[in-house]
Amino acid sequence: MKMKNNKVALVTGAGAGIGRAIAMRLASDGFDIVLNDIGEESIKNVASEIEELGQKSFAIVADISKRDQVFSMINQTVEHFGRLDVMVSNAGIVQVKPLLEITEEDLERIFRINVFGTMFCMQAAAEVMIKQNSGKIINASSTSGKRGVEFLGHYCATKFSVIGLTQTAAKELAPHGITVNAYCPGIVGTGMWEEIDRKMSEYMNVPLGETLKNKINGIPLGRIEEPIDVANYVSFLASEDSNYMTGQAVVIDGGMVFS
Ligand SMILES: NC(=O)C1=CN([C@@H]2O[C@H](COP(=O)(O)OP(=O)(O)OC[C@H]3O[C@@H](n4cnc5c(N)ncnc54)[C@H](O)[C@@H]3O)[C@@H](O)[C@H]2O)C=CC1
Ligand SMILES: CC(=O)C(C)=O
Repeated sequence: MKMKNNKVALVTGAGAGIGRAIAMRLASDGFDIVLNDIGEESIKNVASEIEELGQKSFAIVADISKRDQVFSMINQTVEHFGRLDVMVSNAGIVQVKPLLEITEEDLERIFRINVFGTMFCMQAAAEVMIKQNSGKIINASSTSGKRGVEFLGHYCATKFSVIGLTQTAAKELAPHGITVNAYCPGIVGTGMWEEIDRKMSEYMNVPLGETLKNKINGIPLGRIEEPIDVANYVSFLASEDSNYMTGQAVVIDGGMVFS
């Protein structure tokens, strides 16, 4: 039976895909949930589902690439719930492009969201958690943060960066009772992979679905990763069972990448 734990978790990019699954899983674990995304409708829907589970929810539209919006989001969270125990910096974007075609604007856009956004979320959450002398920060990296992937050069660079930020924050924030870890999914069946498959089919001149099918064929556990596979691991990171773990970036990918 689910037990309320009187703790509050904030999940960015919670309107779809992995973020939605994390929000639902943490609600099942007894957390009250702050849902963030750039569009209102998606997080309102997830908020209703969370209320059906008997947990409180609070939806905040904010663009994580904007520092002032992130700090305002954290202030609103503390005003609403009085605390912040778990910060899941999940929101991110991908772009498929060969290295030689990546423009300055492409680099700026992807780094603004995936790296600057993660940094702002960590900074704003840490300010609150330092006052509480406790907290858990959980960042989205990827198997693309562990090794390079063709046509995903700038995306990979952002996900390597997230691991660097995670390790540094783990060391700086440990004296304040705050742990900082990352999760590294593989090939997850979300809108992000629909986009990758579509773009790869254009660049490689292969039928739609072919890239994804080939990737799935290479997964030792023999199936695509579901958002809940990631959420189950984030549930552990958000729980007291992970209290002695910090600075880690663990791969959950069905056995493709060992690190
Ligand atoms: N799908 C996959 O195979 C993998 C995904 N990841 C990472 O997991 C995270 C979630 O990925 P998915 O759920 O697959 O993506 P998705 O594209 O399905 O969902 C991402 C969500 O983030 C939101 N978002 C985008 N930009 C935002 C911004 N500036 N501010 C706030 N919200 C924003 C979107 O509106 C969307 O609801 C990302 O960081 C991604 O890089 C990592 C490894 C594999
Ligand atoms: C989307 C992603 O993180 C990949 C392809 O590794």
